[in-house]
Amino acid sequence: MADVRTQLVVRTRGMLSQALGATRARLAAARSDLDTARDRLARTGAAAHRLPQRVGAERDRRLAEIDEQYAAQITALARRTAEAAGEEAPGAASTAWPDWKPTPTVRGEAAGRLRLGAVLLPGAEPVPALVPLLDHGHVHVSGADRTGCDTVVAALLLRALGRATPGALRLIGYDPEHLGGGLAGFAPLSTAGLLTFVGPGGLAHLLDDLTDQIRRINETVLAGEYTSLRELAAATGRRPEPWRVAVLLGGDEPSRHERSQLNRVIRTGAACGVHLVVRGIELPDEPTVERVMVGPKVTTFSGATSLPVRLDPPPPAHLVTETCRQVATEVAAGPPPAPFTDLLPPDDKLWQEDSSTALVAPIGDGPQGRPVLLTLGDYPPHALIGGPSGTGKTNLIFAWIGALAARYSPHELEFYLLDFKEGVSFARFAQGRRDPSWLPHMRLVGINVNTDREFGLALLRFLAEELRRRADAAKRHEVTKLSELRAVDPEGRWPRIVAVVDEFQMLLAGRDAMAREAADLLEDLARRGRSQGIHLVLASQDVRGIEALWGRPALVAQFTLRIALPKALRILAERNDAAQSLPRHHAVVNAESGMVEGNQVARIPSASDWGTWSELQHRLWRMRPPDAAPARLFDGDAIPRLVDAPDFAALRPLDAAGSEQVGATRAAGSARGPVALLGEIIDVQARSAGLRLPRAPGRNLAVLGTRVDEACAVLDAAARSLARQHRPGTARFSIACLDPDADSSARSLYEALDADAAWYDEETIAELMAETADGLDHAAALGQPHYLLLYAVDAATGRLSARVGQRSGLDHLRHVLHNGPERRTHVLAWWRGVARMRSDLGGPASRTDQIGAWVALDVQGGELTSSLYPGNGGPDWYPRPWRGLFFDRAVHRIGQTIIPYGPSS
Ligand SMILES: Nc1ncnc2c1ncn2[C@@H]1O[C@H](COP(=O)(O)OP(=O)(O)OP(=O)(O)O)[C@@H](O)[C@H]1O
Repeated sequence: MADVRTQLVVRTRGMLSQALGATRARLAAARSDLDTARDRLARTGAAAHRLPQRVGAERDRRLAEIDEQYAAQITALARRTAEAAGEEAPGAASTAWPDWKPTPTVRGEAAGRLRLGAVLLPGAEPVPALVPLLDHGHVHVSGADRTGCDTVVAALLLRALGRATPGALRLIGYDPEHLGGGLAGFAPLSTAGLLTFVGPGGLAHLLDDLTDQIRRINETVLAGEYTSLRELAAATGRRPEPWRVAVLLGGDEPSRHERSQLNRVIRTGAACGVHLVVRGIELPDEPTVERVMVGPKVTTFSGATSLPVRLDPPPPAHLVTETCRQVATEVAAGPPPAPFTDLLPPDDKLWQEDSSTALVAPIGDGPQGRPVLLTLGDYPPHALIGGPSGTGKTNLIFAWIGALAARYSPHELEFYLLDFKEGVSFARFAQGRRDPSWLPHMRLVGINVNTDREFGLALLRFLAEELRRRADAAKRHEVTKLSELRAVDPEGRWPRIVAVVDEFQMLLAGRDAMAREAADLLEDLARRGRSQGIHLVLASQDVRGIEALWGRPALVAQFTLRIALPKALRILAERNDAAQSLPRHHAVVNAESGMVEGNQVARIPSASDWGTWSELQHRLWRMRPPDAAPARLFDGDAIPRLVDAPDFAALRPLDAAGSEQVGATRAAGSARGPVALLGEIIDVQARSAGLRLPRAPGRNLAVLGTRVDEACAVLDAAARSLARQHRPGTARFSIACLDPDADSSARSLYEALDADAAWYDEETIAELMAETADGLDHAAALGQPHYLLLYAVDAATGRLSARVGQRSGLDHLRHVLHNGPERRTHVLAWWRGVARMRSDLGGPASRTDQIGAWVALDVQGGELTSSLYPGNGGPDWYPRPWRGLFFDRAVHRIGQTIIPYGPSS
């Protein structure tokens, strides 16, 4: 049992010992686990202790990174915004005041926004704070800080002014509380009408006016074609209407009417350039209203209320007044001229137009920037240009001629130009000494025509002849007008002719035969020229010119194209006063005989200054056809020279029978015999007046008057031209000079004629007369022509009265005058008065048949009566310097005005 027990105990003990061992092992393992766990705990604890520091550092790094990025982004954003602001508000719209100057918009450029200050962004450069005004909307300024508000208004207005070309911005001030004091700095603008003030109580009127302007601009300027002036300006490059900025500074609460007008302007004004800058009057919340709230420290804009704005300092007072003064001065000086090149076609289109049906060319641009065209054709056929002196008629003529000459070749168009007033500007169309170019279309230029109405008449006669030629050609081809003639005769040369006469009233001055003929010719040309391509352009600076025409309604009616320069009177129809309010360098063009409906206003480019014109002329001159000849230049102030006269150059020695076939035959009919050239005829061609000296009674010349130089010039030209028709030794020239003042001229002739000439004076003249008279009876006299050139012959009357034998010297003179011409002996004598001549011829009542021709200098027409001139009362002749009246009873019906040739050497 004990064994059992023992065994049991042993087993139990064993079991216990095993259990103990196991337990110990487990304990040890547990302890080891515990240590491991403790160890991990300790490590975990240590790690856990280190983690927050790392996370914090990481967070700080990330935050710093974000800050950096944010700052960089803000800086970049601010920079980009500033750049964009620079573009949005260029030049005067944003430049700081110390460097500020006006920078007006150019050709259709947008006015942009206007800077008032800077937006303050923490950590970044300030960004310009801009408000839109011109072409955008309206600005409402509020806040208790009156100085700040004044700064905003002044800055806005000055910047807006600086973005507008002078005159393109008008201010209307309504300042009932301070009576304009709020806009005092801008006062100089009022001198040019660019700033007007409306008194207290005038708000309704002001707003009514603005709404009227808006309606007018919508109806007539935008006319459904554009939605805003801004759009029109961008499309055309022109701004036909100024910006109108009404500055409303406080006042009573607006009435209902005022309120509704205000609302209308706010809604519709910006498209028409009508804007409001308002303080002290509430405005409705409209998208077009930008609000500027000026606070004591910061200012905010309605566009970005959360961003504070620091206002710029106010513009310096002197900058405001000086700018306004300058703008006013420029406006008073008038708009800048438009470039002449605007009127010209592109280079590859020069001379490309066809004039068959009409001549069409621009003369300037209209209010919308479109060209205003002038047409000359069947309708309208002729033009009247009017404007007081200095308003630009000459310039307009240059511009028109330039625009036409650039489009039509000389084959299509010819000009004839006559300027009755003094001045040489048209001379440049002809070849000059300084400038060899000429306008290839120009056929005739008459300058300084002044009192030489004969030249105007000659032009009209020439045109009448051309009209006849064209009408005949049309008849031959069985057509009626130029366009048809050109179609059936394509090879013919039928250019349209434009004849321009400046100060044309001079042509019609006086009530004499010349004025009557001029008016008749004008009327005929005006009536029939229309269909034959002959167009008249008449210009006049004063009403008298027009009134000269007014007496002839049929004539005036043909001039359906009217061009009125500023302040022109009576060019347009009676009730059409559009020219009275024209700005400088503008013209009313009206193709409806001046009726209001036909008015078109054009801005005329500057075309008359030498540089501008000569560039075009040189270009066209280089393009001229190879056979082009320069225009004939008639200068009323110039003295022609015999050696330059084509008729003189054409003279040749005569054959034995005394006939020759030279151009001068044209000048004096077809009679045979030598011709004495006396001077230049006032005519379209530079022809000479010639006196034929055939063997026929009366073929003598008397030069009458006291002017020594002119008398000498006539005798000199006569003798030199006669000498050219005789070979040396075949004609005699006896020169007797009895006036010491004529001596040098007579001697120079004597020397030029060399061996053919003999010299006589007071002592020897009686001898000359006696010898010549006696010689007439000898057969030898028949063979050789003998010309007696007697200078101041009346000075020898005393000597010649003395009898030598049967006869006195005067008897001999009369005998020579009577019988000489048939024996080739001609007297060309200068008497210093008609009475003196008559006395030498035999007394006051003596006949003058032996004086077949005369040149009157300073002798009144009334003295040239009885047998000297047909009819009663003598010719219409009023003496004038360096002009003579030539009458040859063998060929003339009326006297012919001549210009003596100047000294030959
Ligand atoms: N459209 C223009 N643009 C710029 N300048 C102009 C223009 N028209 C005229 N002028 C200038 O004005 C001045 C007077 O012009 P212009 O000689 O053409 O006048 P006018 O009417 O012919 O005068 P007058 O009859 O006294 O000769 C000139 O100096 C001319 O250059």
